[in-house]
Amino acid sequence: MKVFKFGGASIKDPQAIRNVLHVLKTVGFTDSLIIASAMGKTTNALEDVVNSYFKKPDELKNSIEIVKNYHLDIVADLFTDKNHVIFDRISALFTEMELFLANNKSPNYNFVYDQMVSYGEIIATTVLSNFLNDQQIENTWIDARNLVKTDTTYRDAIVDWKATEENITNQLKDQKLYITQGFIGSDANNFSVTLGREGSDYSAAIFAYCLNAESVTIWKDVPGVLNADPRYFEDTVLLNKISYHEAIELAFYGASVIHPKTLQPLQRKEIPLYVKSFVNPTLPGTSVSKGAGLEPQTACFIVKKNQLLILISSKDFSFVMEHQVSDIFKLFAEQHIKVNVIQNSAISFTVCVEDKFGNFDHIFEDLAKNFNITYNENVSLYTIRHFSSKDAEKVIAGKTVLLQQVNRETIQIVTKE
Ligand SMILES: Nc1ncnc2c1ncn2[C@@H]1O[C@H](COP(=O)(O)OP(=O)(O)O)[C@@H](O)[C@H]1O
Ligand SMILES: N[C@@H](CC(=O)OP(=O)(O)O)C(=O)O
Repeated sequence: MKVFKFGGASIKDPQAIRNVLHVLKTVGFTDSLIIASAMGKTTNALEDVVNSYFKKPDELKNSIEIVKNYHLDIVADLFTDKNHVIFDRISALFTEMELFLANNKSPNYNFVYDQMVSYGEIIATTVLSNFLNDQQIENTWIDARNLVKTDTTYRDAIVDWKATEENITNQLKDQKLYITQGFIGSDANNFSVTLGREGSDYSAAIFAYCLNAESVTIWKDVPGVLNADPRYFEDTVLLNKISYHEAIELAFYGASVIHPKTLQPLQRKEIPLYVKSFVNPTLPGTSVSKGAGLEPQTACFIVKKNQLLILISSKDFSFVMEHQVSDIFKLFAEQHIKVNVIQNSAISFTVCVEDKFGNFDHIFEDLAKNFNITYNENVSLYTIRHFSSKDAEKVIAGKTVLLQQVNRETIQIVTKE
C-alpha cells in the first residue's frame, strides 16, 4: 500500500481540492491510503473557537461562524447538487461541535481543545471523500480515532503502538483507496486526542509503519525539501535525495516541511518518504531513504521564530550543578517547553526554548525562588547544517547575536532582529 499525505495547503479551497483529483489521476490511487489534514488554516480557526469558549465567550458564536462559513463556501462550490448528502453531513458535524460545548463540564483546556480541534480533520476528510466518490474515485472513509489509540496527554498524545497496529491491520485489509485523518486519534475512553500541531505527517508515518507501506508521499506547495524555507530565504536549492539521518536532523532543528516525529517509524522499516509538489506531481521532488546522504551537498538553513532565551544563574555565586540542571529540565518537560539550545558556564545556564503553550509564566515563580532569571522574548534561532563561515555571516548580517554554538556539522545562532 502507498500512503499519501495531503496537508492543509493542498486542500485549502475548491481549486486545491480539485487539484487532489488531478494528483491522484496522475500518480494512480489503487491500494492507497490518503491521510488528510484540516483545510487551510482551520486548526488555527478552531483554536480561536476554544480560546473564545474559555476566555472570550462574547466572541464564541462568531468564531464558530467563521469556521462554518469557510467550509460551507467550499462545499457549495464543489457540490452543485444542493440536495447532496454532504450538506446535511457538514451541518450535523457543526451541530455536534456546538452540542459538545453546550454540554461540556470539563475545565481542562487541553481536553476541550482536542474534542473541538479534531473536527477540522473530520470535516476535511468528509468533504474530500464525498468529492472524490462523486468524481468516480471510489474510496472508503475511515475515522482515525477508531484506529490510532493514545494516552490522555491531550494536544500532544503519545501513541499506543500495539493497540494502534492491531486496529490498523485489522481494518485496512483491502487493496482499495482509503481516506482518513491525520493529527487525530483517541484515548482509552474514546475521547478525541491530537498528536501535536502539524502532526499529520506523523500520522502518515504511523499508518505506513503499521501497514508496512511501500512508500509515503507528502504533497506540498513546494517542489520538495529545500535547503531553506523559501518564506525566509532567497535562492533556495531543492534537495534531491536525503538520508533518514539528515532528514531527522533537519526536522529536529525546525525545517517545518516534515514533522520531526515522522522519520523514526519510517526509518525503522526503511519505508521511503517522498516530498513532492502537488502543483507538479510528475516532478521527482525529494526522496528520503536509507544512506542517501545529502544530494546536492549544500548548506541547509533553518529558522525558528518566537523563541525565548532564558539565562538562569545562581543567586550566591555557587555553581549550577547537574542536579539543579536536572530539576530545571523536569520543570520544562512537565510544562511541554521544548529546549532547543543549551549553554552552561560556572554559575549560569542559558537555554533557548520554545514555549508553544505559553507555560513559562507557570514555572517562572518556581525558578525565581532559587535562581536569578533574565530572559529575552521573541528571539530567532538560526541553525545552519554543513555551514561555512560565509553562511553564518550572511545569517547574522544586521542582527544582534545573543548566543552562538558550533559543532562539526552545525552552527546555531540566537539573534534579536
Ligand atoms: N526546508 C524546507 N523546504 C521546503 N519547504 C519548507 C522548508 N522549511 C519550511 N518550509 C515551509 O513548509 C511549507 C509547507 O508546509 P506546510 O505549510 O506545513 O504544509 P501543509 O499544510 O501542506 O502540511 C512550505 O510552504 C515552506 O514555506
Ligand atoms: N491540522 C493540523 C495538523 C497538520 O499536520 O496540519 P498540516 O498538514 O496542514 O501542517 C495542524 O494544523 O496542526
